[in-house]
Amino acid sequence: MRERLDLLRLFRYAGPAVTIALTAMVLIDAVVPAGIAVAVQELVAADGRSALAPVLLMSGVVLAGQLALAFRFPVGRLAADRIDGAHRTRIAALVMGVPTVDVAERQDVQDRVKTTTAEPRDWVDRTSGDGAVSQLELVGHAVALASSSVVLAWWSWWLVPATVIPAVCFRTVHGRQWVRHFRIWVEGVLYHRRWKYWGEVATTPAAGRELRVFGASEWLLGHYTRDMRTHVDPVWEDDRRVLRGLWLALLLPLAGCTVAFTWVALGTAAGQGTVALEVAVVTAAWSVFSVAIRTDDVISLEGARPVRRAAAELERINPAPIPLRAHAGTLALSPLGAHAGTPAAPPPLVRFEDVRFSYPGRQVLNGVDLEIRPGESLALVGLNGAGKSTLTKLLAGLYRPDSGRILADGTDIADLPDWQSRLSVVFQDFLKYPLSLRDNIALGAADPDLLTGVVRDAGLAPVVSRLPGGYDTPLSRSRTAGVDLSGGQWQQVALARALYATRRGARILVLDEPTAHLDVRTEHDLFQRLPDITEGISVVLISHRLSTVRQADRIVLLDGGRITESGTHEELMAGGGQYATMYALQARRFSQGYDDRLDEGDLA
Ligand SMILES: Nc1ncnc2c1ncn2[C@@H]1O[C@H](COP(=O)(O)OP(=O)(O)OP(=O)(O)O)[C@@H](O)[C@H]1O
Repeated sequence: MRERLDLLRLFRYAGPAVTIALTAMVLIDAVVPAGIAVAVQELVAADGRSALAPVLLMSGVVLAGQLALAFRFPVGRLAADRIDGAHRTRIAALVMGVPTVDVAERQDVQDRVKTTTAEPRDWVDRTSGDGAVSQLELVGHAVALASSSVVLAWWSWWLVPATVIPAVCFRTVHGRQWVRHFRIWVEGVLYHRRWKYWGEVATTPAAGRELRVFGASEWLLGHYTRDMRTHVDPVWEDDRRVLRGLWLALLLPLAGCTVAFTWVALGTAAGQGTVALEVAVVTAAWSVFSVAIRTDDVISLEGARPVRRAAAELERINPAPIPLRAHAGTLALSPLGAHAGTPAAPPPLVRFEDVRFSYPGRQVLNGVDLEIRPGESLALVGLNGAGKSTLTKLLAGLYRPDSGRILADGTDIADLPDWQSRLSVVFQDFLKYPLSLRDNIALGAADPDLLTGVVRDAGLAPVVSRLPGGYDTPLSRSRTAGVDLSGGQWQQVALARALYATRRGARILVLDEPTAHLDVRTEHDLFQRLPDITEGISVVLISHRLSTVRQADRIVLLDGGRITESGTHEELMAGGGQYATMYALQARRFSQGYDDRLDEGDLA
């Protein structure tokens, strides 16, 4: 019952007008059979006198029924689409609303997101919207039974149980047959997907070349038929069982109707009621029968069940999703969305205190103590896999430490709800949105002055001047008039995006290998400009190219999960530790024309 109410509650996303219109159509459709019974009775009772009123009544009922039928599908589709749109937005808000990424990375969470937001692929798949509309139709069926029962009761109250109980029993039995059939189909869905796959391979030209050259057609057809039979044999067997069972089950409502019709016919002959009433009762009994055999909603409700269950489980992962408000019958972000600018404040003093962190089965940070001082540029260096990116993800609040604390001006960043808006990051694997350049940088409403400034600072101005649509050019070949950028140009876009966030209030800028795709000249120019374009904010720079980090105010080396060296370039070189060894080795390799990145083996 809770699941059914949950489905009806989804109509809050369909908007009041659509919900009222659909409910009205479902109810009109439900009472039409009873209306026809009454109109037929009036017509027969007119018996040669003026039949204008009964004819008008009959016409009205039939017309209303036909109109409801004609509009029910498109309005039902509109309601289902709105509910699905809002449902998917809510799921995105639930997952996005978790400040750390470890939850979204979980396989079970990903599986549930897929289940609950997928488009239907097979006849067994339904969406939340389909389920909600079917549940409303089920309510309509109950109203149809109730209104026809009223007409039956005009003859005698016991006609109601005599016809309705067998009809409801039939519906229950037949509905269960469908659910069983549905489950048998779903159990074999893996084989269904496989034989679909083999079918596609058999008919695509590219695969066809290989299949012919390797003489593998029979091998493929063997797989195709074996997987198909594995799936469909039990389904077909159950089809036969459903058909056999259907005949037996149909006996129930047929028996009910036969008893009722005979009783009414005998009663009328004996003068218990009029012929007009007899016709009305027979019509109402027919309506009960026709409601009983409509079991398509059972499949819709069964198909929507996994979708709703996955959604309910996702609701539990995040009690505080991004706030959404109802908008034009669906959901939208609350005003300004998640990336509203924050007033500029001085950069905080950040302290890592004995921070430890592991991924499942792998300890990465093992007691990190580190300070990021307000306004300083701090370079974080270390070998591949040392944990540099992980450290910055902890700084960004994307993971929480297993133990230890990260403090900003003395407060644990876990207790600062706006912490992420105070940070800006160029991730190593930054995203390339298939959107306009403007959207790629501003990720929302763009301030033109800020945009021009960060494009200049990121060295992107020459690229923009060559783009056919300027800032509005879509950065994807798959979009109309879209272009793609080189790896280096994309990296400049990512840098511009991060700089844009700093101009809107972020006070710590994390640059994780921000120049890995840039040519040496562009990289050199960028690092020359870096102190100016990041003035007044703290910068954490990760780079394997040690020549680029030597200008940093301070350099720290991460090794074995701890900070093992800290100081200026000159201090670390004078100390003769691992940094000095790495620097010397890189300088030598660079002078010999090699790639100057170092792997663990280079220091062995
Ligand atoms: N999401 C993850 N799940 C499991 N292990 C991970 C994950 N991300 C990183 N790791 C592992 O954690 C270790 C540290 O990775 P991290 O990316 O922080 O190192 P890094 O110092 O930034 O390396 P690089 O210099 O190559 O970018 C690596 O062994 C990596 O394989």
